[in-house]
Amino acid sequence: MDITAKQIEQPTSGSPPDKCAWDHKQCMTSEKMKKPKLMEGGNYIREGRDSTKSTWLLISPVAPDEAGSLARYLGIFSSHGVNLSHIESRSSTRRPGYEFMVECEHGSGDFGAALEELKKNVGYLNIISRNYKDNRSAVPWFPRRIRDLDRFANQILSYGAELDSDHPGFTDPVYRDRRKYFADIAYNYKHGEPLPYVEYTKEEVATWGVVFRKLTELYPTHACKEHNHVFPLLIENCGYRDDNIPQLEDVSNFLRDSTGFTLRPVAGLLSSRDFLAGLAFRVFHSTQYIRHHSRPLYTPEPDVCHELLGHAPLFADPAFAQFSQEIGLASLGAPDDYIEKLATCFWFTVEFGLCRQEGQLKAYGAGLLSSFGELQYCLSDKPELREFDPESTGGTKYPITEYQPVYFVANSFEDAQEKMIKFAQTIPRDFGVRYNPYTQSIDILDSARQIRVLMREVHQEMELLLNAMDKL
Ligand SMILES: C[C@H](O)[C@H](O)[C@H]1CNc2nc(N)[nH]c(=O)c2N1
Ligand SMILES: N[C@@H](Cc1ccccc1)C(=O)O
Ligand SMILES: [Fe+2]
Repeated sequence: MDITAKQIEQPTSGSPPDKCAWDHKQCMTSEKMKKPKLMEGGNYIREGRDSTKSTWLLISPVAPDEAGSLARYLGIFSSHGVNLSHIESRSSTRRPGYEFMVECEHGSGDFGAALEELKKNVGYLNIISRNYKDNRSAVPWFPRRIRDLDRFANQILSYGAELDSDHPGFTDPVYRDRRKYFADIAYNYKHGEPLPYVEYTKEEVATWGVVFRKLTELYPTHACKEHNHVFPLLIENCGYRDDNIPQLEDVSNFLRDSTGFTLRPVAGLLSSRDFLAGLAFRVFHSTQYIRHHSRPLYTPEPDVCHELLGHAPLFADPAFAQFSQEIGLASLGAPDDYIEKLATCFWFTVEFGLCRQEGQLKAYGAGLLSSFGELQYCLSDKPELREFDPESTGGTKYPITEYQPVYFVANSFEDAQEKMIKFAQTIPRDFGVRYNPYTQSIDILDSARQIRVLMREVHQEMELLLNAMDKL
């Protein structure tokens, strides 16, 4: 009998809204939280507060044909006063028979006792919960299905409907109102819906126009070749023009056709853990509001210019899309210190990376490709340049609301990707994960049966390749 008990839990579960729900190392005072400036290790955003207040249990019975096993498990929860908010049965991929997923309401009844009793009665148990900080055998919570992203898309820190006091739009009531409108769109969005179409105001389009014209002047000389390759396609297909802010829906559809990436609206900065988890599903969380018109050439938070001009082009590149998804998959269930390193590496590559191409320095980081000011600055002689290396890069501190004092240079785009993927493979986790595009869900691989099925699939793909090869 193989009983696996892993705990994947949300850190913030059950804590009252005003109580600091960070673990100690990351704990910021409310004062610091208002001004997330220089952060350690890159985790400048708190994890979702009430994204999943509950704990998920994956359960298989001991014997495949055991009748009434679900009813028996439910009896155990009820006898210990544990409330269940969701019950699901599926055919198991691990063993013949069924598998159940139940979601327990946090703080109800004697969960520990229910668990102990359950363990004695099951063939397989995986506890997906957020209490991993109190439990050393615990695995941090992660979304298993694409619609689980609905649970944390709105868990944003610091900015959002509320703006920071040193934000350029802080004292502008019209801008604040508008931000509230965009935050509401993101809060109400559910997976599968079309991305809401937005009528941008004249002033917003004008801001976009300034950003667009300035940046497109620099791209030919400053941007990496992958960005320059995709950009004309966005002009042709998605309405990228100086007098039009492209709609997320159009860009999302274009990306879906190119690499399977899609966009989801988000009200502001997500926690690193949540943001990275989205990438595992090839989902990119995108803001939809635009920066304040008073500072078009640099803004302290991501906005639609950053997402659409900086990020979107590269997500249309198949190799980059794959790379991004790998980072996302590596992050699922990873311990906090690894999430920090991964997020910091992400920061110095995807967000602010420089690379060498044909002997010249080019920008490929989205935060550079969306800021005229920083795009010029990063290739000037002012900043310090270091060689990109995940181990050392991953431990470097950085400011998020001003130009970067240090950039990391990758020998090539591919080199950065390879190094990152190697680093990602060092992250400890006692199961494999794989994204299943048919079910749009993460398979937790921890049984011989699943591996056998996968091997058969790979085998079939080989046949297909050989067959195609014969026809060449
Ligand atoms: C993973 C890493 O922390 C990264 O900088 C993330 C953080 N959260 C984010 N959240 C949003 N909405 N957009 C982003 O680009 C990012 N970047
Ligand atoms: N500074 C970027 C936006 C950004 C902020 C924070 C993180 C990443 C990007 C810009 O002006 O476009
Ligand atoms: Fe970004």
